Amino acid sequence: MQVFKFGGASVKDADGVRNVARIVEDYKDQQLIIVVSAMGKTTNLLEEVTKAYYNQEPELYNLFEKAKKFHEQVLDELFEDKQHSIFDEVANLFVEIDWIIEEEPQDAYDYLYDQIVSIGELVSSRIIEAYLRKVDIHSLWIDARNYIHTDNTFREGQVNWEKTERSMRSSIPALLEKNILVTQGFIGSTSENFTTTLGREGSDYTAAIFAASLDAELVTIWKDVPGVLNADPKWFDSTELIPELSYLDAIELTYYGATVIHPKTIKPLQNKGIALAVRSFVDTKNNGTIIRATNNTLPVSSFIFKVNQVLISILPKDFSFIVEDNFSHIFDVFAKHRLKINMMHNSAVSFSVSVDYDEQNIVSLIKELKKQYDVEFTRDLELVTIRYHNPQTIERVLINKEVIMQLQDNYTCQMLIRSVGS
Ligand SMILES: Nc1ncnc2c1ncn2[C@@H]1O[C@H](COP(=O)(O)OP(=O)(O)O)[C@@H](O)[C@H]1O
Ligand SMILES: N[C@@H](CC(=O)OP(=O)(O)O)C(=O)O
Repeated sequence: MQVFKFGGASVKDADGVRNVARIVEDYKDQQLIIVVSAMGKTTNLLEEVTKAYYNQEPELYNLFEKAKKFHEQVLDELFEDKQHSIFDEVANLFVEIDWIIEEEPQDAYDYLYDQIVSIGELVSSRIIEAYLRKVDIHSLWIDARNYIHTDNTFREGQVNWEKTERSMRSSIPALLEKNILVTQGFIGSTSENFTTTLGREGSDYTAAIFAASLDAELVTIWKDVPGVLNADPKWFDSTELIPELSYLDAIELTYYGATVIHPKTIKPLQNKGIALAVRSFVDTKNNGTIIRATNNTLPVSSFIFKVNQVLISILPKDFSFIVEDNFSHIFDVFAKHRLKINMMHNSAVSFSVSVDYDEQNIVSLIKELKKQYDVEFTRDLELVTIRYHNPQTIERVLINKEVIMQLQDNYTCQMLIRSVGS
């Protein structure tokens, strides 16, 4: 059995859905689970809908209309028969948002977020499955929420692996005998059947959960890039494809922020010895990258850039040393404000971290920290991580930049930098 994952970029419009069907056509007689994300930028749009609803902003209805129109247009292009049941199925899913937004918000933001944003994956999976059936591929839509069981941490559901594996193993193998299964990435449900999401970009992780629970032979993530490259082509001109990658290097690259794969994806696959292929949905003849158990190290230095970084320096008010008690308190405060630390460094009298800029969370974090510490912060920084660095690669990223903070071991060099003169 294999698992395919198609992300938002691969199904950003009707042509994307047709392309998915073309790819799947070659595998239609095999056992296959297809995990899909919301189409294009739908998740961002539904996030805006949630915010507008929560803050009772007037744009709410325009934003929601935009999401519906986008999907209606895709449906129109894909299905000539306007009586096809998919039109009603999609409309009914959006009605679930209607029901939420017709009342004033009473529930917590994170809970509402999951109930609204998850509709993106529910809609896309319905459309894709219906289209596969239309082109004579035996497929069946399944609801990932019946299989992926999480705790009640809305927006970052923690998977109950035992329960999830039990649910999947009890019914999915029989379904796979006759059909290709299409399901949603990114979503799960609590023991009370409330929808949760697994964290942004979590559909890769969903693919790994299905694969690990069902002992798949291979997971393939179909992307708009030829595979894993030694840098994000959005930031780097001359990138190189990495044909083979060890689980460890893949974990390290994604941990430091290589957004090509969600960081939680690799470990469950490594535990079961399942290989992960990253391939282009455009150039389907090429093998892309294969991530598996190998002793080979990365053939080239790899670069990971994170822009919009904020350096937060925390100093005890009495200039005493930062001790373990302070650390546990500081980490708790970061976790509470949902800020993930990208880099950290401590000295005798201060503790400094770099986090992604998120105005709302940072303001509330600093307010809380200031009760106990002096806090300084600097914005507009970039974080660059080089895996398998050497003096030339470090020099290359430092052109017109100055280093604010640097950490280095034999394999990895992390530098928080800013443009000279800024
Ligand atoms: N090392 C890397 N190799 C390849 N792509 C990368 C790398 N780091 C970041 N990316 C980015 O990941 C993008 C693909 O991931 P993503 O946009 O999340 O796709 P999807 O939403 O379809 O899953 C690429 O377009 C590329 O800009
Ligand atoms: N749609 C969700 C989940 C996801 O993984 O999407 P993508 O595969 O397009 O990165 C998100 O955008 O966060």
